[in-house]
Amino acid sequence: MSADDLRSQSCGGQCGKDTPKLSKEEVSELLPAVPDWAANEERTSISKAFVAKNFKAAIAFFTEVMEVAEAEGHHPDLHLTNYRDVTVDLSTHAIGGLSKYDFVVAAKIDAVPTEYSPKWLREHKAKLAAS
Ligand SMILES: C[C@H](O)[C@H](O)[C@H]1CNC2=NC(N)=NC(=O)C2=N1
Repeated sequence: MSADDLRSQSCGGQCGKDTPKLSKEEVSELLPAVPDWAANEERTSISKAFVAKNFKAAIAFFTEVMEVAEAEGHHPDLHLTNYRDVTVDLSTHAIGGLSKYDFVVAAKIDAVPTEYSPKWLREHKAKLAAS
């Protein structure tokens, strides 16, 4: 499954208690499709953390994620600390674990413009290392 395969799918706000829960093995198979996302030990959620360029970029990112989440009817937990440290957590609340739709939404969040992406973080770290 590629990120584009995931992005071609949609939850359509249909997540409920009948939504299939992914096994640990299925989670491990899907993770490579969403680079920079990591599963917790129990494989009940996936998270991605990065440093936004500044506070405004972090809030702008949240607004973009809001649009994705509303379109999908599937909502992540969003954390903003230290003015630009962003963490996004995804799980399917209805089943207390991960479903395919968490990966669909993660792939769609990854398509949000790059100023807010880990690419910026990597460049930022490289600059700090070089200085
Ligand atoms: C009816 C509605 O679509 C559901 O309550 C949705 C809303 N957003 C949701 N978001 C997440 N992450 N998990 C859910 O189970 C969920 N359920």
